[in-house]
Amino acid sequence: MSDKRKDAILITGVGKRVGFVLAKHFLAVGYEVIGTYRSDRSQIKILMSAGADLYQCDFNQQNQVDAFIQKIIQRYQSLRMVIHNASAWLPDDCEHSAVSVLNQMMTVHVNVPYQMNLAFEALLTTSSESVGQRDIIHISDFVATKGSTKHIAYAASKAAMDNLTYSFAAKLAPTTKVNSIAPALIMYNDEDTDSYKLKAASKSLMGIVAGVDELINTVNYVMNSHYVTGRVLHLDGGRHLK
Ligand SMILES: NC(=O)C1=CN([C@@H]2O[C@H](COP(=O)(O)OP(=O)(O)OC[C@H]3O[C@@H](n4cnc5c(N)ncnc54)[C@H](OP(=O)(O)O)[C@@H]3O)[C@@H](O)[C@H]2O)C=CC1
Ligand SMILES: Nc1nc2c(c(=O)[nH]1)N=C([C@H](O)[C@@H](O)CO)CN2
Repeated sequence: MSDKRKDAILITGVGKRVGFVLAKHFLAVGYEVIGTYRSDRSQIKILMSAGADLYQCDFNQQNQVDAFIQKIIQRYQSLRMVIHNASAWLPDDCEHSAVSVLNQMMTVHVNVPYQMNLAFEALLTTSSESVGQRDIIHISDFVATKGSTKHIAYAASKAAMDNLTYSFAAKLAPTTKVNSIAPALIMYNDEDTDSYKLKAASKSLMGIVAGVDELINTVNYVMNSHYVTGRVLHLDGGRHLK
């Protein structure tokens, strides 16, 4: 009898902010949670104490990605869902060279999700689950559809991430649904000034910051659907109409 664990939810980038809140939520409602993190911080200890199975993994280090994937395949018989949340919001004028910025953006938003989706296909489709009972969710971004003048590489990589949604939705149907959730503004950063916050919120028709609960509600909607797949679900407060 296999002693492998079953039906966990794998979330990447759980060390802070959205990923941390997502991991806490799914632990609180009773799921086993697997998480990746890059930097060690107090949130990691909080999640571990709550029972999360966490792995330190810098997606820019391929050997660490390879090791993580092998550990999950060895330890888990099946997965309920994979949420590709890990991300770096690098501006084009940061300290890195252009080639490094684009490589880092494509690595974290496309290369590693691609590798994980292929490697974990069997874990997502092991049992004879009925239609649509498994999910892959790519956390994308509104700017994937309109571009960005200051985060060109970031936006392009998120657009490529949405294309992963289309391909893997066709490849993994009907057991596994694959969707993107594309927010515009979920939560501010600590360094955001009041004027920035006002400007950012005013870019949408709703004029507010969405909050992580909006994203959790959308993840739950996708999990409960037997039919929605291959789609980008926009959480942008009507920004596309402003
Ligand atoms: N916040 C917002 O308003 C919006 C967010 N989004 C998307 O939502 C998701 C969550 O956003 P948010 O919580 O703000 O993101 P953050 O940038 O605050 O956190 C991203 C997480 O990903 C991890 N990460 C970054 N690079 C790597 C890497 N190379 N290897 C492994 N892990 C890495 C970070 O680790 P570390 O702790 O080491 O930094 C961090 O834990 C992201 O995909 C983001 O693009 C989209 C639109 C708006
Ligand atoms: N990985 C991240 N991606 C994004 C972040 C972030 O903090 N980390 N923040 C945003 C902004 O909220 C932007 O949507 C509005 O200014 C976008 N992506």
